[in-house]
Amino acid sequence: MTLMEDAKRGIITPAIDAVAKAEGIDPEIVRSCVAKGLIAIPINNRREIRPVGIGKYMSTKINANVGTSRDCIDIDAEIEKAKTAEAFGAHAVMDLSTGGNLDEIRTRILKSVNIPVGTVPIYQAAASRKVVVEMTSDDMFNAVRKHAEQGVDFVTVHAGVNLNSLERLRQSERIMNVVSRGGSFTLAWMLHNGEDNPFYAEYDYLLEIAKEYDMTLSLGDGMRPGCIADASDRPKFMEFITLGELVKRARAANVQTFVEGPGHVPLNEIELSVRGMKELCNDAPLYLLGPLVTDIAPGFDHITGAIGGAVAGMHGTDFLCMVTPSEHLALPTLDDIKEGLLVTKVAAHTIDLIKEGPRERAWEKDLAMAYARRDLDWEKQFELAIDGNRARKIRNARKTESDTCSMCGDLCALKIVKEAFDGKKKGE
Ligand SMILES: C[C@H]1O[C@@H](n2cnc3c(N)ncnc32)[C@H](O)[C@@H]1O
Ligand SMILES: Cc1ncc(COP(=O)(O)O)c(N)n1
Ligand code: MET
Ligand code: SF4
Ligand SMILES: [Zn+2]
Repeated sequence: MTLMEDAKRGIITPAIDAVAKAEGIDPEIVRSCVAKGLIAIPINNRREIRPVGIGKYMSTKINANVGTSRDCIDIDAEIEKAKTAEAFGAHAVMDLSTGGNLDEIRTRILKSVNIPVGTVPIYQAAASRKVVVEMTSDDMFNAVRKHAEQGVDFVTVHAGVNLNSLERLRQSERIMNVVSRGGSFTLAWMLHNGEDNPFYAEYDYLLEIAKEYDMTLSLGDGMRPGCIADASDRPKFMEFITLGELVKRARAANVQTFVEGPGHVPLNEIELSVRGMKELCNDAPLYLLGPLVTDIAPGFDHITGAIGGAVAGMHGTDFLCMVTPSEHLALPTLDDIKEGLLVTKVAAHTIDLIKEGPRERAWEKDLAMAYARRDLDWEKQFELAIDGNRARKIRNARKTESDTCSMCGDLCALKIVKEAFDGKKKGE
């Protein structure tokens, strides 16, 4: 029996209960949202981890991507990244490895963290042949099954990259065409073999495997726009339409899903993207990479992604895939992962301040910081800060004699006004 099946039957499972406790909300609400597919709790039935709720009323979650590439194969380093990501507050880790012994890396990552682990099985299917287009449909499904057997909690499947979206892509004037790695494998395979994407054509089979292991499907955004000029076009919306249909079929089969979203999108088109996706995908939880709001800031794409993520949050984002400063440039280092994660945490918190569910708890944190700042209570400020160590280091880098900070010294506005009121102000 899958978690969704239990939820539909009215059962509050231990995972549902744990999520409700962690979020501070009524387990019955979580149960009902899981039953409708509005909240996903990705846990493979072979794995014991801390359950994480993604979706309606849930605090905004963050995923950290790790893994080798063909150019950089250092398994220990990737394990270290996964562990550090968890320690720094990631709620999920994706192993996106494409180089070295993929089974070994995956097994070790699954053992190293106590949070959901996601993978992209088509990366392994493609690696099993000399050229990508030579992989067979069996290779693809076998990879999914193997990952499921190993305990992977959620898999990205680019099932919306089908003949329909391919046709829209052909007719479009896209500059970057397909920038999704899994999407590109699928597209090349379809063109070479003259057939539809097996994950789309045999989606029911995919659902069977997912159901057996209670593995969540992350419906991949293979047609995501790779540059600002390509945002909001037909290939993208065609994919959303398909993904919405696939969400419905997964729900009917009691398989949990969430939907991945784009990509590179200018600020004023983010609302259209997010609302469109939520509408077309029946309010499935939304998992966003960025969106990155400009193309010209390599080195700062953790920031372009955080800006886009925050704006997307105003319209309903549930799960942020962190972007690192090395996006578009290189495989991230451990430091890149830390930096990307912290910046993504900032974006997630700005969303929580306005999201129904986590709002009250998020406000408590900001209120506490406001009081600590007013009272010039530096230790408290460091304690409340997203990265207290960084805050302390910056304060201490400039010498200050007083209890203020070196920005204004004695001319501290807070201090001057406090003394002017002489304790006779409401709220103190
Ligand atoms: C889809 C996103 O996944 C990230 N990505 C892809 N492969 C890896 C990897 N091995 N390690 C970390 N991040 C990766 C990139 O940031 C890309 O934009
Ligand atoms: C949020 C997110 N994370 C990972 C992937 C997989 O990457 P790709 O689509 O490039 O294979 C994705 N599509 N979206
Ligand atoms: C597959 S790596 C390239 C990803 C690209 N930066 C994007 O925006 O989606
Ligand atoms: S440019 Fe770099 S990040 Fe982008 S798809 Fe190619 S290898 Fe991947
Ligand atoms: Zn990009």
